[in-house]
Amino acid sequence: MPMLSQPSQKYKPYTPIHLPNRQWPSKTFTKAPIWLSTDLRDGNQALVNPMTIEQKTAFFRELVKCGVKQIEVAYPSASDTDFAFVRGLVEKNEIPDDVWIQVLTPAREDLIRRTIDSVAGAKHAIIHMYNATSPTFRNVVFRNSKEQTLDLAIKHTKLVRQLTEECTEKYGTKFMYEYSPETFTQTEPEFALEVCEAVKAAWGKAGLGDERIIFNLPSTVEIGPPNHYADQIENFCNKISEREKIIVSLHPHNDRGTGIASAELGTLAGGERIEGCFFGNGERTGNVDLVNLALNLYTQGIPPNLDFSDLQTTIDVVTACNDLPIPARYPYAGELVYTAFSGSHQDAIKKGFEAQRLRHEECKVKGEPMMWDIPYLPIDPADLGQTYEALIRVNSQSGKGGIAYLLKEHLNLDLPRKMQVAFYQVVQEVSDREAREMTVDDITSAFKRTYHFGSGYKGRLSLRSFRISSLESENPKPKAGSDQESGEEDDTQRRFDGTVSVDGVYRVIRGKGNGPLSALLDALRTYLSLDFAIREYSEHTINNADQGENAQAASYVELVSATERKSTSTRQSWWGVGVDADIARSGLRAVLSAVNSAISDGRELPELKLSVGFHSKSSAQEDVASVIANQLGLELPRKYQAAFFEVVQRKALEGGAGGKGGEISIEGITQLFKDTYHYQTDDKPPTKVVMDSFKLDHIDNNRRSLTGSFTFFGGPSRTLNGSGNGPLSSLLAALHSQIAGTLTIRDYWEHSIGEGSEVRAASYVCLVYELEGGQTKKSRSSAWGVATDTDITTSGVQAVLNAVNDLDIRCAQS
Ligand SMILES: CC(=O)SCCNC(=O)CCNC(=O)[C@H](O)C(C)(C)COP(=O)(O)OP(=O)(O)OC[C@H]1O[C@@H](n2cnc3c(N)ncnc32)[C@H](O)[C@@H]1OP(=O)(O)O
Ligand SMILES: CC(C)C(=O)C(=O)O
Repeated sequence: MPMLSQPSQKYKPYTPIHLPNRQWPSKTFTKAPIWLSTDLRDGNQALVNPMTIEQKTAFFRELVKCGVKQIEVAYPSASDTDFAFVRGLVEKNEIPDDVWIQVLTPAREDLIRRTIDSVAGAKHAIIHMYNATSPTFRNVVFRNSKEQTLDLAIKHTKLVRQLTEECTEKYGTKFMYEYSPETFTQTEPEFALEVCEAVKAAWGKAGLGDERIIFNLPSTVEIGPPNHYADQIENFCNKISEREKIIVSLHPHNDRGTGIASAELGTLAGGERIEGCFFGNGERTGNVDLVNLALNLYTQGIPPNLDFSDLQTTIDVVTACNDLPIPARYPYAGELVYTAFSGSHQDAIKKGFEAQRLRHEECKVKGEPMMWDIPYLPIDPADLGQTYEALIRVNSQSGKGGIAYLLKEHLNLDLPRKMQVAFYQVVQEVSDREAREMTVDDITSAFKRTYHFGSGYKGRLSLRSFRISSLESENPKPKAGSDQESGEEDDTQRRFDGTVSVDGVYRVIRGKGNGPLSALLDALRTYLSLDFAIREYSEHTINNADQGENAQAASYVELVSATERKSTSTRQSWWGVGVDADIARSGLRAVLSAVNSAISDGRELPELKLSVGFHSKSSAQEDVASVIANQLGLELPRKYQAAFFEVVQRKALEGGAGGKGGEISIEGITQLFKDTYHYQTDDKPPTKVVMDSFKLDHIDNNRRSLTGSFTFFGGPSRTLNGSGNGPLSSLLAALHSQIAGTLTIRDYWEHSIGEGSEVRAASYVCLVYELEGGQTKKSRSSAWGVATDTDITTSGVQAVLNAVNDLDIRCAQS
């Protein structure tokens, strides 16, 4: 049958109440009502499978945990399960002293008797009796006149009084009495009042406080809008006698979907107590949801007297007991209610959090409350034990703001606006193409892939080691539009000396610029024909203190092709990101990250000519250093490179190291290095000073002491001790006890070789030896030493000893 064009031919509208001076519209909320959970009764009776005793027990405990003080636990005369459950609560002392259990009974003697039996021995119990009072129920269900309806209520109220008094006498149980004129909202208002007055008289002992009688005024079926319910409640409150001896209780159902509104307006109209269920279970469309009501109050700044700090556990318990899911859009508890997919919502939330953080910092200083004010989020999910994880989820409806928010949350990266736009296009392209949500994992992986960020996402170029040093100022102050944008502000020239891995081959490169970044760009231009300029640079610190880590710097760089740098119409640019505890390194990483994006087209880069190690006409210091880096993994400091280059040049001239015609092969260079610096030459150990073992002790925070077993020029082994502010100065102090003259460290450098459990330390030392020559002048010589070891102290100590063995040292007594 289709819907009617004239529904008035079938359905009656509600009859408005004449209440000309209604007060409730101008009232406001000031405090929480008394909450009565009827999950275990009205909720339970509506389930396909009513709860088992175990389920009811778990639910009861959860209600108690959340702070509910009045709990309708059963309709004990309905089933043995319900009766046994109530007895179990009483006998097993499950009911806290400040909690009242409530039980429902119809107005029937046998059922009232059984109901009261069920609670005998409880400390506090509310007997709740009901009978329907509306015309339809009188005429159709009970076939009763008004008088008979009154009689039914009066007679059984008197019985409840008699039986509860006997029970109190016998078991000490303290009772309250609740009466419900069922179908109150469909009952003539004057008749509902008449019944309640009669019940109050029959009860005969309504008093104050816990002696008050509860009149529960249900919208058994929600038949009108919430303002009508509020009118009915206010009318009842105005007219009932001895108002102070009554608790007016509301019991809204949700047939029109306005149960919450009915409860709230009914409260403004005089209701002091609300009966409902968690998440709105109950007959048909359910009872009013107490969680929703309580949290509505909470977001008005009113303590709800219920605690949902662990809302997820509450959801889990309730759904497991009811076997009913909570819809994804359900207020406060739905899976999606703290999630924004759409770009403008995400953008507003992100900005809201940023602004709130600053506002809260100010409030903290001023000692003012830190008020919540985030667009689209009426409540802080954290208050309910929820994380911010699901706040922003990304699909094709999302914008840059949401993606940036997720990167901030999950990678601690606060992308500059233009980079947000650039990365948004990457994400948008995938989510549009695949027509699906992009998870946090999808987004962070795409980010790492795009910007070659983090281990496992290396690009074609990666930074191994580097040194930034200052040069004398060659240029006047930088002009507007120069590398000032990149944070390289002063006019001191910087030099970059470093080793980068280029398509898996180590390259030693160097360059100069106004700062570290332009020096690196200069090196890339010189050695790899990569000619880029910085268009935008920004950085921020990442404070990881809460994760027990030191602060790090994040740098962002936008590169353009150097030839297009000044062009305002430059279209193509590449963004890069770098993070490191060292700000210079994070900037350098960002530059390489952007370069990696630029060369991801697979373009060829000038190769290192490894076919020949050294050619006197064409090889430079960096080529020889690159050979050592690739063959031995050693990234020599620049002065060491220069020293070894001289050795190589000399050997080439002499035709040594297997070289001929001014050329030395890669193998020849490698062997020459090993022989020159006693590196990995176990068959030719040094002979001047040998240390068999050593140990290092801490004297105090600043000083160390080294004790070792040494032999000098093949003599007997002797134990020496020296102290200094580190292992190397301690070693020198120990050596000074045996040798004439003074050893000082002029240069020290270290880096790691390999990764993970294979990692080793490489140390480089330039040692200076000064010797007074009696009549003659003071002599001064220097030597480099290198060593590697799994232990960084051992590699440093060994590097010093290797350098010592290259010097013409004299023993003190000779
Ligand atoms: C709005 C509400 O939620 S009210 C609570 C509803 N909850 C329940 O009904 C769950 C528990 N109920 C039950 O287990 C059963 O209905 C019982 C044990 C109470 C009664 O069972 P039965 O005796 O088999 O009766 P039945 O279930 O058919 O109930 C209807 C009878 O109760 C009468 N009745 C209905 N409500 C009431 C009441 N509040 N007071 C007295 N009698 C009532 C009806 O008029 C009808 O009487 P009739 O048999 O003389 O025509
Ligand atoms: C027993 C009463 C209060 C009831 O559940 C209702 O009217 O919905």
